[in-house]
Amino acid sequence: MFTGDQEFIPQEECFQERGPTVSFSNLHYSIQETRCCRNTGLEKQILKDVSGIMRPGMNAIMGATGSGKTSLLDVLAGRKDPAGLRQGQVLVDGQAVTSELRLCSAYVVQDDVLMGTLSVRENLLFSANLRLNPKEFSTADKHSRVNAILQDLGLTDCANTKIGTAFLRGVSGGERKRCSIGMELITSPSLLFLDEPTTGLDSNTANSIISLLHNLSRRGKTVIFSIHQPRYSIFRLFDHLTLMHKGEVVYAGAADKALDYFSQLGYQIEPFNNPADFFMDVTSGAATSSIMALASDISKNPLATQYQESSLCRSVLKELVRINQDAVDGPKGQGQPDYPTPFLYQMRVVCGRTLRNLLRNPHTSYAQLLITVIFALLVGVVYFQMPLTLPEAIQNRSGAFFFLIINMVFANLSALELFINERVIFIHENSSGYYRTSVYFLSKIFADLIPNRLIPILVFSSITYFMMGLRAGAEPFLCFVLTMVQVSLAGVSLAFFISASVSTFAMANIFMALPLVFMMVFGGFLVSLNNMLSWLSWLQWISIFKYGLNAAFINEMKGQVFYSNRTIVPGEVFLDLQDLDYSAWGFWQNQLALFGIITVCLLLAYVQLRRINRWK
Ligand SMILES: Nc1ncnc2c1ncn2[C@@H]1O[C@H](COP(=O)(O)OP(=O)(O)OP(=O)(O)O)[C@@H](O)[C@H]1O
Repeated sequence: MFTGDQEFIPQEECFQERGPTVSFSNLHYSIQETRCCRNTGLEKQILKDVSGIMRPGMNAIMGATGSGKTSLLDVLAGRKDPAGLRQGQVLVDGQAVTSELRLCSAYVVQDDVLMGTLSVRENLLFSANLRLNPKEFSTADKHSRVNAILQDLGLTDCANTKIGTAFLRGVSGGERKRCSIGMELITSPSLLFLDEPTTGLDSNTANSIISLLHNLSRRGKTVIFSIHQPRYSIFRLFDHLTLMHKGEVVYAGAADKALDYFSQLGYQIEPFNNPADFFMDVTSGAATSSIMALASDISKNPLATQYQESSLCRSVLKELVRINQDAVDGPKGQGQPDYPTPFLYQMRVVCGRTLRNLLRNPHTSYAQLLITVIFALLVGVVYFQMPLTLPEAIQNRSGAFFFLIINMVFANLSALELFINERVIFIHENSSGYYRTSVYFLSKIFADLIPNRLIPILVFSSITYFMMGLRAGAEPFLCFVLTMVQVSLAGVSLAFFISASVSTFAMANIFMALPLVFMMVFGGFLVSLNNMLSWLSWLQWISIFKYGLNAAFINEMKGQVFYSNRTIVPGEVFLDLQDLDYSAWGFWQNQLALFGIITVCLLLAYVQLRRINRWK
């Protein structure tokens, strides 16, 4: 059997400063199984009685796919939903940590979460601006820290190259990954978590990433990462190895002693085989032991049982008892993170990035404006200088307004992508303490509303109003513009609400189409609201179309005169026929209702953004 103290002992002399020691004992983590979006009531255990100690240095978590590497990393980093933690605790330097650990450690996620339209330097500066306290770090300090990180990560040559998007070729995969790591190194964290930092990279790039982490660990940082099949040159840089199999630990100790441990269990590595591949063979059953019997009870994991009975495990547990006895409660957070930067400062930085992103990716804005102009000209030509003679005067105006209102609402479907496109980035940045949810929400709203919504509506209203020959005068024109703006904003805010509530564009389309169809049907144009089924009549009160049409009609008909065989017919006659209140309040109550819809939808969008599940 494996004997002796093979635990990894860090070489203190090569560390400049000591990172924290992460200890975890008896972790049991379960998730509720769901079927067809319903909780089945059954639980799936994904971590079973996992214990260990990770000290400053390179701490690798290895295992086959689905063995629980990422889950363990996430539990240690405080990123996994605490509701699933059935038992056990995680201590950092002997202090019980809450989810606040998320803010004082760094976590590099597997998928890069960088703004593709910004350069490497701009992304790093964004992180520096939001995560370094402006009272302690001047702008020059932040720039010099970014320069130092660019230098350290070997990113100087591509510092001004854009990260890249689906339409824009940017930096290479390795440079992206290094930039992701750099985003987290800005705060000089002493504890760094990385989820599979080498996945998707070629072996040389993977090597350079791990060498970089190794250098950081030699400067005193505690680096904890999950990794798949590392090559030997990578494996030999590990100080501590935790090998997982089906949610259990089958080895935790010094990486260079793992081979001895398994050889004492009767597993022999073939000459020239990579130890990391050999460990995978051992856990998967591809390698057989000459002395270990097959488990008679298949529910038992013989390797995990062996490990639990080993002196290695016993010494870890003994030390954990000592650490847990001295454990003290860590600082309790208020639930909300303490941001290093104030609200207005965050607004400035986040709005700046959103605006820059918009300017460098202007396709949506150009397309929106172009389509608006084409559509306005089309409507203007179709309803060019509408006559005042009856009956075509009323017929044309009814058709034109219906057409305009529908266009105002449906032309804004592009707003659906607002919170979907950057959902992953937002979750990562917000849960890492970059900025408040409200800052992100307001910056996105302003950056979308002004260039993509307000400017096109003003252009659209000006073209159509004068081409169609609607009621002359500054006041009716301004009221018409206001109506179009409010109708459009009501449609946009509904789209924002849906965009903040779902994670895919397809779902967003479905959820958007349904209320719009109902609102249109009950808008008063397609079905006479008086004859409607009474139990559905309440729908008219939330119809953007109804309020928009009413306001547009009142604005045009009130004070207008029509001609029928030399008879003068005032526009108010038609408003009376439709039972529309054309007093000043009658007009403004429609505007108020539209404003109410906008406010409620925006509030709901904000609430939904706050409710997005940040746990992994
Ligand atoms: N939130 C979750 N919901 C459902 N299942 C989950 C969740 N988190 C983890 N699991 C399950 O737990 C098991 C372990 O997952 P985990 O991602 O930790 O494995 P892994 O070793 O990191 O795998 P991989 O290398 O493929 O990423 C898997 O079977 C996974 O499906």
